[in-house]
Amino acid sequence: MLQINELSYTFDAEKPIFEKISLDVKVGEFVSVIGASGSGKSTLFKLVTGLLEPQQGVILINGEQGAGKRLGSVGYMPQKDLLLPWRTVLDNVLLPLEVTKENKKAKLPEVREWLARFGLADYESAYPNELSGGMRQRVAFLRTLMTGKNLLLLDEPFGALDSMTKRNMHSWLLGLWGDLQKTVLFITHDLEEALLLSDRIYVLKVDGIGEWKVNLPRPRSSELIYEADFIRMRKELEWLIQHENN
Ligand SMILES: Nc1ncnc2c1ncn2[C@@H]1O[C@H](COP(=O)(O)OP(=O)(O)OP(=O)(O)O)[C@@H](O)[C@H]1O
Repeated sequence: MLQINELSYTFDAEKPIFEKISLDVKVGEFVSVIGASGSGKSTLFKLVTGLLEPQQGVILINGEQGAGKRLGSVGYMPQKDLLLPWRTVLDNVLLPLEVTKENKKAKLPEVREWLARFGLADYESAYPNELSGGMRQRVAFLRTLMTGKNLLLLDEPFGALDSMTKRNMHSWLLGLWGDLQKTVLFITHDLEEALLLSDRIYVLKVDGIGEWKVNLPRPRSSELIYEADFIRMRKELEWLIQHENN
């Protein structure tokens, strides 16, 4: 679904952000990108979404190239939920349908079904300032889903949540994952989160990109983090990142 070949980008000729990196995301995969602060994760997302053009290399989404094509091909969710405070939960979720001038009324039953599955059925008339952090992120996620795009780019969506809420969000997302039928590229600093949620992890480094396969069967439970295999994988990944960054 997403293929990046030998992509290079620099803001400053002396210090390239990345040089000739390649990665791919297959239909239905959950793939994470982790890397130190400043390693270029957000720049990579801007390139994939079409906000920036590659200086070298190719980005293909469903085999198509070109920033215009990419802009319309992905659903993007930033770390900050960016909910519109003057709109109710329902009206925030319906926003993508308004932008594309779809028939909102016809979609309402489906949207309400999703609201229920996101634990938001009783909150459709609430305003964002009446919601907890976890609920706000679920609304923002649902809004991203309502773009109807099959490829979702999630930029540290749980990064601002406290650890308990974050854990609840992991359980919730793992429970939902099989039914979503989406493809996800996910940015995170959190190794545990990347291992728990992903099929594969890419590690962005100064001199390139490394790939890590997460051999954990699905469906997964958030309790996996206490298992010996998981702890061992986490240690290995941590070592890899620290070693590569030195
Ligand atoms: N518009 C810009 N002009 C010049 N330099 C930029 C610009 N945007 C980002 N950079 C630089 O490019 C590098 C990569 O930035 P980027 O935001 O992609 O990293 P990141 O991995 O997402 O970091 P973080 O995890 O802290 O958000 C940084 O050194 C940053 O200062």
